Amino acid sequence: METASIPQRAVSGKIVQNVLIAQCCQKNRQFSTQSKRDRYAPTGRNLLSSQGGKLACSGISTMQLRNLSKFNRATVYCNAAPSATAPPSLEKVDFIKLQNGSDIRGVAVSGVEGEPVNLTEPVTEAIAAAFAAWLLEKKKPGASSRLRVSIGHDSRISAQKLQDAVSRGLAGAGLDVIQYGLASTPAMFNSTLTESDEFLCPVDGAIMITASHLPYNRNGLKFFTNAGGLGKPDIKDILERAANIYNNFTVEDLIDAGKKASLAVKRVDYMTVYTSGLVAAVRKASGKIEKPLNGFHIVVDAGNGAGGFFAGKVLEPLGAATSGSQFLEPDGLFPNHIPNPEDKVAMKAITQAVLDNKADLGIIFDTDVDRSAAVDSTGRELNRNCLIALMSAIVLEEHPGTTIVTDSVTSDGLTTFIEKKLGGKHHRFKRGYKNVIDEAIRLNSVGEESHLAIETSGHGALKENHWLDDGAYLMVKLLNKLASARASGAEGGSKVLTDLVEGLQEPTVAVELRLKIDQNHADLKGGSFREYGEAVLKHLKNITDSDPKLQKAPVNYEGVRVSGYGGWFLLRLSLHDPVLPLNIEAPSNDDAVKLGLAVLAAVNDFPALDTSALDKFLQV
Ligand SMILES: O=P(O)(O)OC[C@H]1O[C@H](O)[C@H](O)[C@@H](O)[C@@H]1O
Repeated sequence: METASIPQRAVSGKIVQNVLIAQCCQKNRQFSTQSKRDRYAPTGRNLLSSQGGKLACSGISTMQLRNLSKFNRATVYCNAAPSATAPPSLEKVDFIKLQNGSDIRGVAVSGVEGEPVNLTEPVTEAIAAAFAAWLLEKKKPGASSRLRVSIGHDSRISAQKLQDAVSRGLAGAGLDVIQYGLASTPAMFNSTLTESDEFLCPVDGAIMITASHLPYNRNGLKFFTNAGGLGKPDIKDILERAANIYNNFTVEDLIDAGKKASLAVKRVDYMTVYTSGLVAAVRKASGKIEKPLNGFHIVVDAGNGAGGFFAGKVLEPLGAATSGSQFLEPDGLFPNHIPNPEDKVAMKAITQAVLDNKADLGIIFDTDVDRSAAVDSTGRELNRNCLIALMSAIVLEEHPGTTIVTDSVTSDGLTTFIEKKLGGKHHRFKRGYKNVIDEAIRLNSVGEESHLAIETSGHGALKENHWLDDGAYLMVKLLNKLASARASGAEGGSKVLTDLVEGLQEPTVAVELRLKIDQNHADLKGGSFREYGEAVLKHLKNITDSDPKLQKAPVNYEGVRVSGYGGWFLLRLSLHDPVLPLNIEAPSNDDAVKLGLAVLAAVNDFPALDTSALDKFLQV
């Protein structure tokens, strides 16, 4: 296949450079079989073209990484390129195991005991090549045109080497590659929709390299086209193709891909386009005021993920003061807290920042900015059910009566709030942001109007924003409220937001306990953990059906959801893990314990289920 540079359309200074991509083969490769050795053997010399003084991290211990991080964080983040020393394993790889719902996730950095690297550079390159093949089939470009794909990444230390591998996989398949560098997941989807020759948009496909809030040694891939994020069947298809490609890699292919990548890759500062869209949205909502957030003090906590841009590129141009914002600088070792708005430590950190700085509002993102939460000026956390209530209030003002689609672990109090106070309809569906978004799209297609799909995890998507799952856009909707309140002369910091959730009943006790299924236990009798989990749920259903103190939820889409003792519980199968997550909400600890005991009575009959988390909860 011919190598070609980027098509000759209007190309401006926004394209940073033609990036020299590291070629993929390297010496010291490990060969598992003679035939593999034959295919790869000629790589006696190091074919890696360097990206200039990179720091090789792979193979060094966690402790060393920590120390490096302490003394030279920026260097570790910016330059970490384990590819220079890591011998990528060409052992047999179970590609299907890399599927995590509609994402791909794996271990990309060595050093954690019991977690061998399975998202190596060759594996990643094969996956990117498989995505290219999938995309070529979908888009069927004419003979004279080439597809182009954008690549972004979060702050993980393996980002650079995986970006290089993805670039080679795409370029080797004859696609044009546009690297955005540090980016957010929603920005990547957005790049499939943006119309701009200057920024080489729209792209035909986009890839985000991220493992969301998972530990530093993990990484993963998310894929988008202008139709949205790829779903589970597409990911399975891509992984099957990737396994094939990987098994047939030849050294010539790899060298060729490296050469093509050095010609077919451009860099573009796309985050500027994306953030200016967010800024424009707030200005529009305020009635075209240039700095509608003048006088507001808003602190951001990016948890050292990719969301630091929100302070300098969104809030400040809108006039807000952002002093006291924290952990804005990317650091893939996440030394301060897990970037996750569901995490208690993370929420405590942003709450403290709001209080210490006497700020009007706090905003927190997960690593790749598809999830978010806020904190009001009194330190009240606007996350989980409360964030859904707030977003529902905003959306229902704009679209009275609309249906709000949420995940399954939302509270009964939220239903009452949406339906009785706001006059909307609460459609409590399944866990999983893609499930929730797809359900809202489906409802609209069958004539039921829905404008918001949102999870307690902080994932949320609006119809007005192309059902793009975007934590930053959720926060923009809150900023719109502040800006328009200010424009109409209202004072009072974030009170306009807090007032919107007045009347939401929040439980005194809310816990999530994760009960693990031991997949090697004899009680599984050779069956899968899913089958075992289903059996547990069936048994629980039978027991609760015959308990007069418990009432089955009238509408429920997953697991067993039951009300009783003034509260409720839901036991369901995890989307991805051999785990049965148990959510309990109740007005008191005693009531929560009664609900927990009802579950324990049923699950005790299943020895492969580790109930220690529940036992512990019941003892306190
Ligand atoms: O089913 P669980 O193990 O609780 O995981 C559920 C979560 O999985 C992933 O992280 C998805 O991105 C989330 O949308 C979902 O809520």
